[in-house]
Amino acid sequence: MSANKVNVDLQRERAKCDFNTEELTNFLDWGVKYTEKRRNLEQKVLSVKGLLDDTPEEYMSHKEKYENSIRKSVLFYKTLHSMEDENMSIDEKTRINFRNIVTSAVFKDNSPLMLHNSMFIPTIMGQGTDEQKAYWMKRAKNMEIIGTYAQTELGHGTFIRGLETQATYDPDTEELVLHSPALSSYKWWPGGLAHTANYCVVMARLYIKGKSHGIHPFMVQIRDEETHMPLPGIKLGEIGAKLGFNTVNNGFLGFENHRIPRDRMLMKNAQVLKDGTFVAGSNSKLTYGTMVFVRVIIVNSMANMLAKAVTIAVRYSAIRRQSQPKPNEPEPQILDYVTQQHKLFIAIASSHAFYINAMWLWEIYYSVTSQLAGGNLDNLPELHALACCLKPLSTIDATTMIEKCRLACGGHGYMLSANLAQTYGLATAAYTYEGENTVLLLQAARSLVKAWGGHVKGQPLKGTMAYLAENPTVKVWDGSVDGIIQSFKVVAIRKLSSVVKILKEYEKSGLSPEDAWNKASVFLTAVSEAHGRAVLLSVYKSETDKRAAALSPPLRKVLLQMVDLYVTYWALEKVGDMLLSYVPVVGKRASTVRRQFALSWALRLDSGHVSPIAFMSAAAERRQYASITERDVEELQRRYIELLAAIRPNAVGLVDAFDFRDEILNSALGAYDGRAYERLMEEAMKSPLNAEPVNQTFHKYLKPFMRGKL
Ligand SMILES: CCCCCCCCCCCCCCCCCCCCCC(=O)SCCNC(=O)CCNC(=O)[C@H](O)C(C)(C)COP(=O)(O)OP(=O)(O)OC[C@H]1O[C@@H](n2cnc3c(N)ncnc32)[C@H](O)[C@@H]1OP(=O)(O)O
Ligand SMILES: Cc1cc2nc3c(=O)[nH]c(=O)nc-3n(C[C@H](O)[C@H](O)[C@H](O)COP(=O)(O)OP(=O)(O)OC[C@H]3O[C@@H](n4cnc5c(N)ncnc54)[C@H](O)[C@@H]3O)c2cc1C
Repeated sequence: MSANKVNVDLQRERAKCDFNTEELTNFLDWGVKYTEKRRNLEQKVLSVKGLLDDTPEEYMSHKEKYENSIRKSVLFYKTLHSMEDENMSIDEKTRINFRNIVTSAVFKDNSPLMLHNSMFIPTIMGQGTDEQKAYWMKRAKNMEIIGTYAQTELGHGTFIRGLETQATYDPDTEELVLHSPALSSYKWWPGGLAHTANYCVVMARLYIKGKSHGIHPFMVQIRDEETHMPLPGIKLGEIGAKLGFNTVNNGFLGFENHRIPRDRMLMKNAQVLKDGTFVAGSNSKLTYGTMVFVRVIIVNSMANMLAKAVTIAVRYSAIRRQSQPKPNEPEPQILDYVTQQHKLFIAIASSHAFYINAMWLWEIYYSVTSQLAGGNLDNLPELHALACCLKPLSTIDATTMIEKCRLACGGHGYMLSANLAQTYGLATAAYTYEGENTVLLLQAARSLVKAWGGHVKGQPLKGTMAYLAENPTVKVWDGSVDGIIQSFKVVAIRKLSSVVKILKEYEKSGLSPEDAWNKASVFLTAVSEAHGRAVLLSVYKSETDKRAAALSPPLRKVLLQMVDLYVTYWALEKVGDMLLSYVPVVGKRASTVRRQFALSWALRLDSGHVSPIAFMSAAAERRQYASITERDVEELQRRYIELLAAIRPNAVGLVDAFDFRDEILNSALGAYDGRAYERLMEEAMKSPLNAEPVNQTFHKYLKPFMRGKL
């Protein structure tokens, strides 16, 4: 893009950015090498002819959209396969994949093959025996077969143990008979199931000799490999139009006594022997492994979606001018309104927080799955609990903030050509899929309550739950970043101990444990949220500190400002909770601590971090209580506003550093050149209604109606 074609406001913004955006891109990509690899991949994919739509998808019919997305999927995956490097380690693959969203340039509403890669292949890997893996992986990776993950049914999504699809073992023929006993047992939702996949992993209840042995995965062929017709005993179809995911070809599936060979049960964890003997796995929850994997990668996916939305909204806010607060002066860029900065800068910080947490969580996932391979299940509960906190929090925050980005673009944000509505549609789907958020928070609460019970009995708490054993009664509010993170931990401890007390009270009053749990469930989800927030905040801070040491001082400063903004924002959002985190500390001690902190803040502020004004007042204070006060809140508010001001000159640089090509942003408002009005008009002209000056309905309906002849 030649500089003279770039909107002048954006040029100015880029000129005043005081850090090296390329260095930040490398930081987000986890190294220069990965930036290069990602860009090469994008370049290769995006130069394939026919991958990008000439006609916007929204003007196509439902059927055309599907057919177009299949056409593109074939081109897309062919290109990706041609680039695959078998020698690459999983670590390298992850780092590239975590920031590779070239898919979204090609599929605005996702691909019908997405489940093949994100769940079908991972399930074969995680649930198949070595022999099964050798056979099925080869076919799946070469795309000789296309698969999906069929778990959810019309009647049950959340409650996996309630799934009704039956897989009954017939020892005479050594076959499994798949059957859907009721409409509610029809599989409903799996991506690509309707017309795309010819195989799928079906999660079904295993029966042997009339006895149920729980839910297990079965590899089932659903369509003929030649004709693609559904096989006998299989009913297939599409579930219809949705808020988003309209090119994913989500389907339904019913079985009428459909037979498959015994070895189609994926038997890494549990087995059915030829004679019908059932061999249970070491932990029935290992069957849920693919879901844990996807919950982990969703955190990263939310970072990408949010980064995309905020890139669009910040660039647009830099070129959009509106209102005239000062007479005789030009209308300001809307990015100069502090309310606008409040809407947007937290989204930048949250993307950073999610990228960093996602990579951290992935490393835990990877280490736990390696332990599982060696038969060590010790850390599985903690991984499950973490995924059950971070998947919901990242999807809740991303969804809320993407919608804020849309609103921050005013009327134009409502246009599909802005690509904010579709991004919201994709993000909000993740609120529900892979475990509905409330349900997952309650799962995490179950682990937290259990851990607390163990702690009370003197058992040590491990890993990310270790802090729960800390004694919260000695903390003093100091307003520092570390202090606030500590407060979030204390809040989690307080909420957890309180809910355990409440549960006991409910049970004492005669409620069953289940009813007590339900009655306390609003507080239980709050406990998980508090724990999840403590994890998000502390991992973001500690990992940034760790990695920032190797960065240039200007970038380090910016990254720490973002951490500071994130922590301050959440302290203010949760200011009521902050009251929970501190206990009275009388007299001298409280004020001495305060003074020390005020001094350290003043020193820090001298380096230009934030305005010193906010903290000097604290030094002079004499108070009897160390709990957060009105004054502390005012200080936080001032600091927050100072941070917005400090970040403002770098705002465009910060979003440029996400390094999304225009094809990936796919937005009239967010393109690099900032020519939003020209692009809005170009997009408007693509409306089929603009192809003719007068639409036939004028003569057919309007005119007779207006002349009173209808
Ligand atoms: C090279 C690598 C590169 C990688 C990088 C690649 C990057 C690429 C990036 C690309 C971006 C793409 C983004 C993704 C797109 C994906 C699209 C997906 C589309 C959507 C697909 C779907 O949507 S697919 C269906 C998902 N459907 C659910 O998600 C059901 C939720 N429902 C449950 O999950 C269970 O129903 C629920 C509630 C737990 C209760 O299960 P339940 O009733 O059986 O169990 P209970 O509650 O009784 O709990 C009994 C005990 O089990 C423990 N436990 C429970 N679960 C456990 C577990 N998983 N692990 C361990 N332990 C577990 C628990 O902690 C208890 O432990 P304890 O007894 O000690 O307390
Ligand atoms: C876009 C999209 C793609 C999907 N793709 C797939 C796929 O490829 N394969 C597949 O198998 N599935 C897929 N699903 C299904 C998805 O996994 C389920 O919809 C999800 O797990 C939620 O289950 P549910 O629909 O049964 O919700 P429900 O459990 O019925 O939730 C309804 C409400 O009840 C509440 N609730 C339910 N149980 C409890 C409880 N125990 N305690 C408190 N509250 C409760 C929930 O919080 C929610 O508010 C997809 C879904 C979507 C939206």
